[in-house]
Amino acid sequence: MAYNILVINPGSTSDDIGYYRGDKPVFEVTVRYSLTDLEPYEGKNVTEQLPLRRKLILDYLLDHKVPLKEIDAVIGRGGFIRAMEGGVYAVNDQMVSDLETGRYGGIHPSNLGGILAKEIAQYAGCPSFIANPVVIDELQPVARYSGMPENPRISIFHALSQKRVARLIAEKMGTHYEKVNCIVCHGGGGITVGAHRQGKVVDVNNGYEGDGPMTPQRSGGTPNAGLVQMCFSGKYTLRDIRLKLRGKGGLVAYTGTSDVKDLEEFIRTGEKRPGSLIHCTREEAKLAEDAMIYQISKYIGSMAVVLEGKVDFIALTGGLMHSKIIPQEISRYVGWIAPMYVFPGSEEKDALRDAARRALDNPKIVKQYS
Ligand SMILES: Nc1ncnc2c1ncn2[C@@H]1O[C@H](COP(=O)(O)OP(=O)(O)O)[C@@H](O)[C@H]1O
Ligand SMILES: CCCC(=O)OP(=O)(O)O
Repeated sequence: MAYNILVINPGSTSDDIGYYRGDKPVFEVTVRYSLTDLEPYEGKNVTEQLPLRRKLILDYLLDHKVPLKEIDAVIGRGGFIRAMEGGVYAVNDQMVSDLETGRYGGIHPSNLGGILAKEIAQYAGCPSFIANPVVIDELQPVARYSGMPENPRISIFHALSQKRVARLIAEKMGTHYEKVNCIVCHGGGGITVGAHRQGKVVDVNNGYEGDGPMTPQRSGGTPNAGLVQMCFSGKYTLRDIRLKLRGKGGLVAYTGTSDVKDLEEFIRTGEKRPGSLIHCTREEAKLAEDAMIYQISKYIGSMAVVLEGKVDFIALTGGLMHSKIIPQEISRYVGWIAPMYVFPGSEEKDALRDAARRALDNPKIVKQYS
């Protein structure tokens, strides 16, 4: 059956939204937010951003003359809720409360996906869902060890994107996601690299405030001793340190910007566009980007070890893979491990739309959150 489905995918630096009548997209947009747009929300609960992100969606629906009452389902990207297995979940009050309070350790914009889906579905009088939220946990036992029992490694990653892309490639290869071993890197505001063994993500970095490569706006893993010293130096508040981990760490700390397109234009031409936030030289900008690529590649290499060298393919996805430099350079480092496929941007909207269709077709697959 042809359903009318609204898809809401909030990211740390963008909102991806789409409305579909059957297979036909009525609109599909990615709205990017600059550092300046998001500055007023720094260090605050992500729910402060609800009015900004809600207005964007309602304006698009209005501009495209979509009557709310025709919507059959609203589906959002799921954020920080209790760690769970993959699948489609109905958004209920318990989930909204967990997303709003960040009780499960995170106040990432993806939390807004479920909250906005429920709100808009209530106006429309239809069901709301989330699918494959960032907290899916399929880590193998050895991957949980950090060396500090009180501080285990945990699974927080671009589950929806990584699984979608891996599934698409496996199908193109004439096989199934559940039958392949692969490494998937999603590069956006956060960067995660997962080892997928026959349909399970058995190891992955925690791309929120955990470990892994530095990103356009996150530090990734840092040297322990230096970080502990900074924390107890009296120079920084808890908020300052958290902002260094997420929001103001990584490329933006070295160069002044997390806009990699802008940064690459500067590296290429030596010219800063009017209003650019870049505060470094061209050489420093290039070295910082090279370092991020080097760290991503090292992480991909380590996941090949997790899979004991049995890697059917490597996949790169996310906004960063639009770059003319990043996928090419990663391929230079790790292309020898396995064939590499690049899916620039996000497959997440399609993944969400298809999940909502499956849920409407077969309500039995919809899981209940508690
Ligand atoms: N054409 C491009 N070239 C290089 N980097 C790009 C390009 N387009 C987007 N990016 C970068 O991708 C990152 C955002 O990726 P995205 O997946 O949209 O992030 P998120 O979903 O985390 O908000 C930003 O650093 C942005 O500058
Ligand atoms: C790793 C959690 C999800 C995440 O970081 O998403 P963004 O890259 O969109 O911030």
